[in-house]
Amino acid sequence: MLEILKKSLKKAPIVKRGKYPYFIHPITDGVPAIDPKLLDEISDYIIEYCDMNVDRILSIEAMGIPLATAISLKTGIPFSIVRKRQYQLPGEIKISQSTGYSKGELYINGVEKGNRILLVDDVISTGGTLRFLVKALEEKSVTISDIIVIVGRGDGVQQLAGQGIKVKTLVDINVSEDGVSILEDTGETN
Ligand SMILES: O=P(O)(O)OC[C@H]1O[C@H](OP(=O)(O)OP(=O)(O)O)[C@H](O)[C@@H]1O
Ligand SMILES: Nc1nc2[nH]cnc2c(=O)[nH]1
Repeated sequence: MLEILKKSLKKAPIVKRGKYPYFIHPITDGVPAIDPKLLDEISDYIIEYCDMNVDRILSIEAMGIPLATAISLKTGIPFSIVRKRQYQLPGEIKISQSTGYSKGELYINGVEKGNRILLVDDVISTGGTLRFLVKALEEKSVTISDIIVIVGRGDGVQQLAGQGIKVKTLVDINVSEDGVSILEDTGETN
């Protein structure tokens, strides 16, 4: 299961961003090209294993966009993107984003109080991005049916579980300067 994803992750090159070993993969970077068969495999899996009884798919710029697009096309469910750009629309929510290698702001638009959403992202590492996002959505009384992330690395999933936030991953990996290895059967949905 998820053989195209696992095979491609094992080939992912590593670059250093400061001290952080950063893997590069089509799903997390759009580099090299995204094979439609990979996107097909991933979106089929998500649709089968997640609660799709939702009003909206919500994902995060940039690399949540192809995932949300693929799921939306297969299900007919509309999607919104949490952007790195401010729009100053009424009700816009600003949150901080902090990853292992960057800091910035994210802006939530396009979800309403009482909406039921599926939250999708490409990778979780420290869990910082999802922690702030989930808190902001809960404060807005948005119901999250599932949080699904393609690749889990680091202890982000465990950190969030300790705070009562359940994140499902398709594949969990270990990243070192030498490359990516797959941690078999540790993903929440595996
Ligand atoms: O668990 P964390 O440590 O918070 O890291 C995860 C975040 O890192 C990536 O975002 P990035 O800002 O690199 O966005 P991109 O999609 O534009 O590459 C990814 O899309 C997650 O949102
Ligand atoms: N592509 C990519 N995105 C990330 N987001 C958090 N960590 C990583 C990483 O190692 N690679």
